[in-house]
Amino acid sequence: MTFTVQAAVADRGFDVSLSLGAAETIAVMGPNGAGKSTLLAVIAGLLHPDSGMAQLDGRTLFDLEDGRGEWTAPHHRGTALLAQEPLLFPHLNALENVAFGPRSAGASKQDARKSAKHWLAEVEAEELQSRRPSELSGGQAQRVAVARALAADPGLLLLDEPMAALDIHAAPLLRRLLKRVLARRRAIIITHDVLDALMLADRVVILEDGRISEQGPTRDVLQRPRSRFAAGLAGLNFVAGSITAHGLQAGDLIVYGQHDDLPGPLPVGQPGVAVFPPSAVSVFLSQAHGSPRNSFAVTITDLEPHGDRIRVRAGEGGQLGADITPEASADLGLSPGMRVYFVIKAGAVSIYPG
Ligand SMILES: Nc1ncnc2c1ncn2[C@@H]1O[C@H](COP(=O)(O)OP(=O)(O)OP(=O)(O)O)[C@@H](O)[C@H]1O
Repeated sequence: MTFTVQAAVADRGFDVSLSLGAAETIAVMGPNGAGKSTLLAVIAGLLHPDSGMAQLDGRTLFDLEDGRGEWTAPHHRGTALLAQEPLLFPHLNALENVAFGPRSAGASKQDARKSAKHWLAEVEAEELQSRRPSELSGGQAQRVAVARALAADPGLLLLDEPMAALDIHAAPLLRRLLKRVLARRRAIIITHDVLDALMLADRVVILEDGRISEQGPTRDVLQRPRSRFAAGLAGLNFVAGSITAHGLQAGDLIVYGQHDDLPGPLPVGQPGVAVFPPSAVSVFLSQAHGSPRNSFAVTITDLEPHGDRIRVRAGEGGQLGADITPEASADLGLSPGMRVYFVIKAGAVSIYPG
């Protein structure tokens, strides 16, 4: 009982292969334009890829290999798509909206209503059954939309940022609800929120430029990110380069760090990454001496509040960050455009193959 997809869409630079176990939920994350919605559209049958193949529990969703042109219509795929907006039928009440799927699939009116009541109860929305969508809050409508998606008994649930359109009070409730309903289901959830990945998914898949750049259990990816995007999610500084005997070389930059939790020596000359938290970076106005430390000359791009600290951003695109106290920032007289030194103890830098 698996789901597999391999699909390429040339004009979007999209080429992804993915598979999911029987009750597995994955979170798909990535920058804007990375191809997350494209992935869901291909699986749901809303977009025809140029090549590839997908199967869900033995059913072929599409097979475009070797001149075959098999294509299953969206409503026969056994997938259900939950979008950012609930997209309920405005002229039907909540119960009728949820009953619509089972009814279209051939259930009797009575059975479809019974099923709809069950799924409304499952999302704690029984009392909303007679309301029309215009009489529901955003969070309530999204709960009804979840019930509607579940009532179709999909083999694969596709969720496209389901919390994105909700206010900050409604989102936690829906997140808790999804945690319960996704526990025994197969689902793909697109999200920009690392909390969703941690709470709802068994695995996170990072998409960048139409390709999977890394994937794994969410905790592992956050602890040892191998892509700049995942490092950003984990709030870590990230330098990519090649491994040397003592650290990592990235252009002119040499980063010294720790790799003692890895078995055996690091593969010298191979691609690697250096990762360190902004809280481990100190800022100096002149070159610091003392070993073993990293000292990088950088230009400040931005200063911004970050909790009770100031996040000093520097380097190209502001990709390096240092968290220092407001007092230290004031004492140093920091401002954008200034040339300073970011200093990091080698013990705070993790280096591993990338
Ligand atoms: N309807 C479309 N026609 C042509 N190209 C498109 C269309 N929709 C998206 N694209 C392109 O396909 C690529 C992937 O876009 P997609 O919407 O899948 O990304 P995304 O990861 O969902 O982004 P976001 O987080 O902004 O929603 C982008 O280069 C985008 O410009």
